[in-house]
Amino acid sequence: MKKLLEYNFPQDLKDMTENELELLSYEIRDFLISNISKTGGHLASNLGVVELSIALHRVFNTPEDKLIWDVGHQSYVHKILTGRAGGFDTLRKFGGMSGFPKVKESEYDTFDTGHSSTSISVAAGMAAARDLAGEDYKIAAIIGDGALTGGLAYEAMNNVGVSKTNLVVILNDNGMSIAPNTGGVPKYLRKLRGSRKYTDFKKRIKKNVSEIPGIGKGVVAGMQHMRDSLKYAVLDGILFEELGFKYFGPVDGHDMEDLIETLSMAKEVEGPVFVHVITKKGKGYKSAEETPSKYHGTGPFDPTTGRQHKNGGSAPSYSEVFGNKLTEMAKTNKKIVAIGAAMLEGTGLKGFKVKYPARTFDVGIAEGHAVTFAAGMASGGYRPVVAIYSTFLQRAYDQILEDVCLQNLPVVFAIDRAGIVGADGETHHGMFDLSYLSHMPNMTILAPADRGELENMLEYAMTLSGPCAIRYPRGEAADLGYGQRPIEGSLVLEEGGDVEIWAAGNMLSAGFLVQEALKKRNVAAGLVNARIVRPLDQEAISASADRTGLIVTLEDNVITGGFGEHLAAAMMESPVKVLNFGWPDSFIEHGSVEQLYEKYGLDPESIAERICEYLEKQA
Ligand SMILES: Cc1ncc(C[n+]2csc(CCOP(=O)(O)OP(=O)(O)O)c2C)c(N)n1
Ligand SMILES: CC(=O)[C@@H](O)[C@H](O)COP(=O)(O)O
Ligand SMILES: [Mg+2]
Repeated sequence: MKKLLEYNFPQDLKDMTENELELLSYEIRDFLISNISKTGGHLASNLGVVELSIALHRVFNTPEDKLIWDVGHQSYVHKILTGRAGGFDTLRKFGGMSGFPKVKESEYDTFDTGHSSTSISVAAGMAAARDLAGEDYKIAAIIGDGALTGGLAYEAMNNVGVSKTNLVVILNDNGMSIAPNTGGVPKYLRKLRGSRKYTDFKKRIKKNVSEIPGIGKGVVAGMQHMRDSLKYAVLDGILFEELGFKYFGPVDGHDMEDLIETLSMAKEVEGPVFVHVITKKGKGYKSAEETPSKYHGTGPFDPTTGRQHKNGGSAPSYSEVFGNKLTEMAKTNKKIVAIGAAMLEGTGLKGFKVKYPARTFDVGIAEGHAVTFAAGMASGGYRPVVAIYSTFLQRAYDQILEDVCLQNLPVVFAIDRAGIVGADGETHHGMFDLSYLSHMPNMTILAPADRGELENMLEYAMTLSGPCAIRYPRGEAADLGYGQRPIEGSLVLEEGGDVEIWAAGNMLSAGFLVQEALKKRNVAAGLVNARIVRPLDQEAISASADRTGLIVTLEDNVITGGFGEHLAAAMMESPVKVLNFGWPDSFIEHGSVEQLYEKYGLDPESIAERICEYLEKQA
């Protein structure tokens, strides 16, 4: 058997026997475990789609035929099968291979993904483009059962189901989102999974046609006819059929023969097809099979024991600080409820759910719904706290504006992963929230500089009668000792003579270092913890301007529309100069947070340098 790097994928898949494909699946699993144990990455989802990815590349003629991976965290096997096995030692590293599909990385990656539930819409659009151009290549969207809890998928099916377009939707149903899937659709899928009758029936047909070599169109048509005439005897009113798709399944996603046969059939059917594939998340690696959530996204681990290496020190993460504080507050404030969108663990709400299951609402991958649901609960007299990653909250822009802010409802937004997140890269950096929230009337925006401040801000948010967003970064919470003070405007830590640095949230830690570096260069630099990003603390900003004539802003957000730009606009009529430091107006690639700060000149030394250059020019 050849080594993975020696194959000419995907072409070599076409001639391999089923036995060889089977062996290949073992080799791929070994490769994934060995590599991801070193680099970290999305292990469990990829282990689950090994056979499915092989079968897809065997049956479809990529890159002419198009595969669209929903979310894209499960595209590692696809990467291996499209000539990128050699890139795995750089997976998710600065300058290395992305953990998601990237058009610029390979002609086999047809669309950049990272946010959930987009694949059917993308596939529908591609199919419309293909049809209009009079072409006839195949298009398949591969969507997980978690991603299928997202509303966009239904908007797409509603649209596609009535069309006659040729399009294959493949549901990779492993019963899991990051955590076990919740809601009515997953419950319905469980019911379909439970019905083995169809599969058994299909096995019988297969036996009858087993003498016929290959899967010719006539056979497909015959099988389709049998499928059509018997489907309702198997299950009444299959949702996807009612929406206008031809439903095939459930199919065992680890049975190569079954998969290849079903996909070959589905590919030839006229009109939209829905193939329901059952897989096991973490398949083939005991630890990941037993605890798939733990290996959904993992850091480096010991492949023999499965033990994950400890990442960082012993300080709690911001998510943990948030979750613990909210749980504590909920004890006395019975109106507090927690709302999450399939990310209870990531946002630190797991403990809250254990303590207050009836007051915890996990709505699935449905950020827009989560926000309007919160608006409804606030209208009903509750104090909803919606915890969502900054990048995913982008989905709910209109709901925040129209359903929450317009009515000035007291919804608290706990915005996790705000700022640069590192290895997940451009689809996941939370660098836009200050910009998309700052222009919303009635919204208060808070940015804690450390763990104590996050706790105080949560208390403070509950005293407000309108919406409030608290944004904090991924990872360990700093402990700067600023949590002891009540939240009343900004906090001047030291007045400056030449310049005052206004730092928002986590950038305060960098602010200290910039201040120190400036002082070493004989620049009298002051430092202010901005704390409340919106509304701006006008009085304190004016005082700062009067003292120095130069204000420097630091934020872990894109400069455009962010804290600094708003501050500069507010001081437009004053002679003060304002220098803004934040992310440039572009998408930021993946890499460690430190590497990215350095590359974009946001490390303390570079910032100090640029301030000195500016002061020299003014002198
Ligand atoms: C809009 C959006 N919200 C949340 C996420 C975070 N997220 C990434 S993968 C995932 C679970 C997806 O489950 P599923 O589609 O079933 O794939 P599986 O991991 O089970 O293979 C979630 C919630 C996301 N990527 N996009
Ligand atoms: C694929 C995806 O969107 C999530 O799995 C994400 O990678 C989680 O990120 P955290 O590790 O920051 O929770
Ligand atoms: Mg799933």
